[in-house]
Amino acid sequence: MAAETTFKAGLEDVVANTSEICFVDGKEGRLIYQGYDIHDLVNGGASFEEVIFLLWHGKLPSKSELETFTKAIATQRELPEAVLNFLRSVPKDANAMEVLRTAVSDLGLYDPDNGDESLEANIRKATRLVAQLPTIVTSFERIRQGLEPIQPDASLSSAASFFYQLRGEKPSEFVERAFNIALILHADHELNASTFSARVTAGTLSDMYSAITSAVGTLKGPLHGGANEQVMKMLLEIDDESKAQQWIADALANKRKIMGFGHRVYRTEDPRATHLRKLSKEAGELAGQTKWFNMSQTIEAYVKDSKGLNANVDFYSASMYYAMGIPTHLFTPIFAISRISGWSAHVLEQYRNNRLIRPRAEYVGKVDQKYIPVNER
Ligand SMILES: CC(=O)SCCNC(=O)CCNC(=O)[C@H](O)C(C)(C)COP(=O)(O)OP(=O)(O)OC[C@H]1O[C@@H](n2cnc3c(N)ncnc32)[C@H](O)[C@@H]1OP(=O)(O)O
Ligand SMILES: O=C([O-])CC(=O)C(=O)O
Repeated sequence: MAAETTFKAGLEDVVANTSEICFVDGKEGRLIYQGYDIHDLVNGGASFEEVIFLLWHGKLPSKSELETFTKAIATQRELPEAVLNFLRSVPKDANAMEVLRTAVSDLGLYDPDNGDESLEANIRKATRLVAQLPTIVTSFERIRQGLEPIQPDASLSSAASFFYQLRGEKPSEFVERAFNIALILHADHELNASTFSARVTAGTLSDMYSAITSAVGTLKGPLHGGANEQVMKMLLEIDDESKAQQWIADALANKRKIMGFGHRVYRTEDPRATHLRKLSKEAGELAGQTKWFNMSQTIEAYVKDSKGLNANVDFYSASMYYAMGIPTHLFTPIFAISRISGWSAHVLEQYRNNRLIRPRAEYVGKVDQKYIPVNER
């Protein structure tokens, strides 16, 4: 059938909506949240909470606005008992992203604002999601290890709270600072696949929890957020820096993709990788475990040289999280506990300026088939 518009595989470079939230400059390698360069946010010492406020409201919070917002997150981390019971009922070897996806959906059933679609109610829902996603991830991790979930401590930042809820101990100053930066760097990225998925769901005027459930399912895939876990699996499989180059050469010869490299939009260095490379090195040195960073550098140089591909956000986050002692299967859920900020910003924007998202497919199937009743076939 004649196409009415031009088909672009994977919607490459197709502009699907306007947005004020985030600008990805693929040519120059810049990432801007609401007009602020991520380098300035990171180097200026912004908190993750401050960046969430910025993404949602389009302006930096005043001191008192930030205090109120940080408190709203910190005091709402506890999960409803029913959701904790759900986590206790899940198979212990379940995939952590599948558990997160199902638990987010479950959580929506208990939200006190369920059914209220006002802007204020949706901001309250988004605040609870930001507060409670880390509790889902850390509680399930403890439950699967036969441990009890930890009561959240409202005096802790989002970055510190993640480690406290996971291990019952506050992280070092370095780990809190580096993790806060990682949360900022992963917060938003324009119309990436999971955010698009959230916007498609919100575009039908479905609710916030449905949109976020769609997004979590989309983030899980190894071509998107799931790549950070695959990077670590690759490093562990190679295990020896002296074997890294040959391993990558063989993988490329077999037409395999090297996880943590390449990007749909960036044609130069992913600006997030610039920070994560540095933090991975520091985290490795502090943990007395420089092997994974060194191996990552060898791989990066070889992939750049042989394929011209740059490391993306998922490459150095893997060795950084590993050096912080975080289990590999939590890397993608950690991506989600940051990206919930961007997903919800986009859902709010979609509601503000909604039109159903419904593209076309170019029909390439059969035509003019003649129906023959079943008894005559
Ligand atoms: C948070 C994020 O989502 S960041 C991305 C995380 N994903 C990954 O790291 C997975 C590995 N990377 C990839 O699969 C891709 O680069 C993607 C999915 C990120 C982008 O994909 P696309 O824009 O569709 O590019 P596509 O897959 O068509 O690649 C274009 C060419 O580069 C090659 N290429 C792209 N990425 C890689 C890679 N990581 N390793 C090897 N070759 C690659 C492809 O094989 C293809 O080569 P060809 O033209 O000779 O067939
Ligand atoms: O923008 C993309 O396609 C993927 C990405 O880097 C992200 O979601 O952070």
